[in-house]
Amino acid sequence: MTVEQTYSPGLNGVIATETKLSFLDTENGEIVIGGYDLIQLSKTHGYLDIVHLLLKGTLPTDVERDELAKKLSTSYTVPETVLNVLKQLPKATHPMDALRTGISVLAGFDRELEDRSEHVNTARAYDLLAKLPTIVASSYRVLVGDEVLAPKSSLSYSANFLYMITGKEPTPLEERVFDQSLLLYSEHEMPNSTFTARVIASTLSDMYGALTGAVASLKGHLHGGANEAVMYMLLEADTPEEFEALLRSKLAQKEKVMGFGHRVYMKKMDPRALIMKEALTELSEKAGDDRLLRMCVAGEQVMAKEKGIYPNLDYYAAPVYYMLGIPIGLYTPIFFASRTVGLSAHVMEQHNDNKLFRPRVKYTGPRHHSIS
Ligand SMILES: CC(=O)SCCNC(=O)CCNC(=O)[C@H](O)C(C)(C)COP(=O)(O)OP(=O)(O)OC[C@H]1O[C@@H](n2cnc3c(N)ncnc32)[C@H](O)[C@@H]1OP(=O)(O)O
Ligand SMILES: O=C([O-])CC(=O)C(=O)O
Repeated sequence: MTVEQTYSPGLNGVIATETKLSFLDTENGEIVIGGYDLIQLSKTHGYLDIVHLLLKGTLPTDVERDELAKKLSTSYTVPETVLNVLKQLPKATHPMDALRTGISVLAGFDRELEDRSEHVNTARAYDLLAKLPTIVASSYRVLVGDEVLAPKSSLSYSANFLYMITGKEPTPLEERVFDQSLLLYSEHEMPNSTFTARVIASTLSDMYGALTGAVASLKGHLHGGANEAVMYMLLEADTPEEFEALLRSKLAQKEKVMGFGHRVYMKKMDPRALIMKEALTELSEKAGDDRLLRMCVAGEQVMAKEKGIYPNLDYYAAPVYYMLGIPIGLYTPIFFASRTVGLSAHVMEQHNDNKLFRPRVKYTGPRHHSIS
């Protein structure tokens, strides 16, 4: 086969690697993670269970879950240098760029930086999982001039994450919904950011480098940045009717509507979006305010009718985060913090069985110019 015969724009449908971590089985509507369906797990298990599943290969026992929670909570605190560097950043810095910087700074504190063994990489992944929520919450607080809050190890992983962001200990419902969002964002086969991380890791570069590349990838609006874009779009309208009109005008101008469509699900609803829609319904009932929910449903109906395109996870995660009182600039950093487990697992898998990524091109430039 020639290089040209194998060309698929955007690598659409191309198998990039073998993995034991996850697979989107769109025919059967399953997101397979370590042999389980993520959607089923989202109804019975929590984020730390997925962390154990991805990094240890099994769902944890109660004892193992407690040990994991304890292990993470003892590493929440980040080196003072990280906070000092974040304080030097221009105030207009996007929290995703602050996060990228924070991860880079952490690399300098890793005394085993050149060690790619599974044992050291696993310990590194746990350390990153412990520290990223602190970097995400602190960077935002530093940028807007608020006091940085010390982590509370008495709270669960997710409750502490939310507390460090909002400054208020979450209710059981808020904690459960936030934890569920982290679980849904934790791992998703081979999106652009995971591919980016694996490409970087395939040069035998380290986990921090692979992750900072993945932050840049995830920031884009066609990928993780869509959750922030969805919220800004929702805030442009006040009623379902206004939101419907807004989406119709975007479609008329051939604009992409954020939070809709997906390379793999294509013309089907992302099953994770449904779980967040249910969470939004619960939060709306509790708050006695279903305006955002009604707007989202109206938007979903317009897009189905006009384009046959359905919501992805970002569409319903955005209003859920809004109702949890999370600043919009943190939606994508939170997505990244939860995806850290999936990304780390992919980096380890790449390091353990490596083949350098080096594709070819379909050349469309000039040839045979003569040098006079
Ligand atoms: C967690 C995540 O990262 S999920 C993805 C989050 N991203 C977004 O929500 C951004 C909005 N969505 C999109 O831009 C796209 O659906 C993507 C980037 C996610 C997938 O794109 P691709 O697989 O490359 O499909 P592509 O962009 O070519 O779209 C195919 C067709 O559907 C249309 N389409 C796809 N998504 C949308 C959308 N959100 N709004 C309007 N039309 C859309 C395209 O215009 C195109 O129509 P055409 O064939 O008539 O030209
Ligand atoms: O799979 C993708 O391309 C994007 C996505 O939904 C994710 O990363 O969660």
